[in-house]
Amino acid sequence: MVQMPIIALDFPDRVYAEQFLNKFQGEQLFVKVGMELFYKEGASFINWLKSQGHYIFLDLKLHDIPNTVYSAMKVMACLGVDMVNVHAAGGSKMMEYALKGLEEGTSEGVDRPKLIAVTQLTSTSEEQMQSEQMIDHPLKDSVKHYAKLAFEVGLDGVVCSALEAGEISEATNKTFLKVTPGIRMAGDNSHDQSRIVTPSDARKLGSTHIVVGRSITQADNPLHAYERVKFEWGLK
Ligand SMILES: O=C(O)c1cc(=O)[nH]c(=O)n1[C@@H]1O[C@H](COP(=O)(O)O)[C@@H](O)[C@H]1O
Repeated sequence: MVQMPIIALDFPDRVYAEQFLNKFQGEQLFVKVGMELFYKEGASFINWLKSQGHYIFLDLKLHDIPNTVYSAMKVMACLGVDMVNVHAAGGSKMMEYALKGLEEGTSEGVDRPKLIAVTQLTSTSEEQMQSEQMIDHPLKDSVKHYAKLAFEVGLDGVVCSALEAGEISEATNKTFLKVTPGIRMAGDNSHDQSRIVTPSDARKLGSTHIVVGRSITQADNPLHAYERVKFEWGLK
């Protein structure tokens, strides 16, 4: 799986998204399409991104009963994206069904999209998790627990903060994907994120992929910001 930074295309519609992508002069990117853009533009935008040669993480964070997630994943597999996700809090049976749906929906000869599970959102702090989710453990333990569940079910990896990547590697293995949002350059605004890490620290801590949104999409010069993130992440 390519290791370029994943750019979160958090835009209201394809006009904004295409204006943004035009700044990259045809460079092949790894982009993330989330709920906002997908609910607005649907599969046709995914097809267009594919026709432009971009790698795609379709971030819809499924979380429902196992059968519903199974059926949704079967349909999502037809989109031919590279990565999709669920919430680990849906449970191991839901994750198992998600994987089954994805496998059954993927055409022969085509690579199945990677399936990863969100552990604890990077916007969640330990205090919030303990008081609101009533989890009486350190946040790291909750993240590690969800990662182990996802690993045992056969998922390809998790979404977590880079702060937890090392412990997840120890509890699973090095190739298990640690896709880490909450990435900020030193001194940048953290916005609604709680567990933030710089691109270079994410590399040192063991992230396999970083997800970067506003630090690039809202920069005065997005191309320059992307180059800086890539450089810090260790890619030219
Ligand atoms: O699944 C995700 O992509 C995700 C999980 C998570 O725990 N935290 C998180 O921020 N994200 C996504 O990653 C992106 C981060 O955006 P920025 O905070 O602008 O860099 C957003 O599109 C979020 O939806």
